[in-house]
Amino acid sequence: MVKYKGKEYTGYWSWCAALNRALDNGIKITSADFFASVSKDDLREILKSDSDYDIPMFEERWEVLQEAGKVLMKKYNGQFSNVIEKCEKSAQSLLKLVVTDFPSYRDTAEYNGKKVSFYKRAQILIADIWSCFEGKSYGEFNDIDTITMFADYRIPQSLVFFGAMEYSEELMNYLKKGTMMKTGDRFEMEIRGCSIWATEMICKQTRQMLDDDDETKDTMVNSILIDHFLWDFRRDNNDKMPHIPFHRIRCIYY
Ligand SMILES: Nc1nc2c(c(CN[C@H]3C=C[C@H](O)[C@@H]3O)cn2[C@@H]2O[C@H](COP(=O)(O)O)[C@@H](O)[C@H]2O)c(=O)[nH]1
Repeated sequence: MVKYKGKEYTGYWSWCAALNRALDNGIKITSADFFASVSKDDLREILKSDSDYDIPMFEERWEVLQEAGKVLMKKYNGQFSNVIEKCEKSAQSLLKLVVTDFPSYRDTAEYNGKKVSFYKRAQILIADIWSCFEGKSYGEFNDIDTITMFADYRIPQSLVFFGAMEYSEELMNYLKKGTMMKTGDRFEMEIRGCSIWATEMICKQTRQMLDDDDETKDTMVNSILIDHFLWDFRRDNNDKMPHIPFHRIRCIYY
């Protein structure tokens, strides 16, 4: 938990609050030349929690932040905008470039002998650029609808809540035990893969419903918008989902 400007933040929002707190204090946390060589002690101070519970996976965060900073300094003159510009408004090119140049984004595992890539962080990165720039300037991509939902442990809860996805009895019992999973575990990959497919089907159905009505046919919908809705819904309605467990995992890919 992080307190910032009189408010308390948890989960993802505590990360944002810590970064805003650092920027307010004149720390260049968003500049590659700073985070390429930030010391562990400085980063620990920047991400300091205001509760008894420290940020999980601190060492790994420090490593991937430094790694990203070093790549930006070496190949992109320290500016992520140069990575975006190189992709000429193609979300798919940006996705490929990010996973090629920044190793911590290579969210890949093997399922039944086949390589499967989810690229959650790379896809949410592109989606956030698109959303923050409202599809303009750096946020303009000709193929933004090819980005799939960001497969992590929160959206599946919403998908199960709405009945778009159902867990088998075996999986439900496993999740209820709260067992810690590892990257590439069969259940983890199945939940992530089915979440992508369920969201694609919701998107298709929503598109159809919007198209059927003259008043809504020009409304935009894609998997990013559906993901955002489901993620916000889960945060706002957590108290309605105690019966829906989520898969527990600690990894750098979410
Ligand atoms: N699938 C998906 N996962 C998302 C987001 C967001 C927030 N994004 C939006 C918010 C405003 C802007 O519109 C951003 O786009 C965070 N996360 C993930 O959740 C995890 C933390 O969870 P908890 O501990 O419960 O807060 C962590 O892995 C984090 O990466 C999303 O939208 N979709």
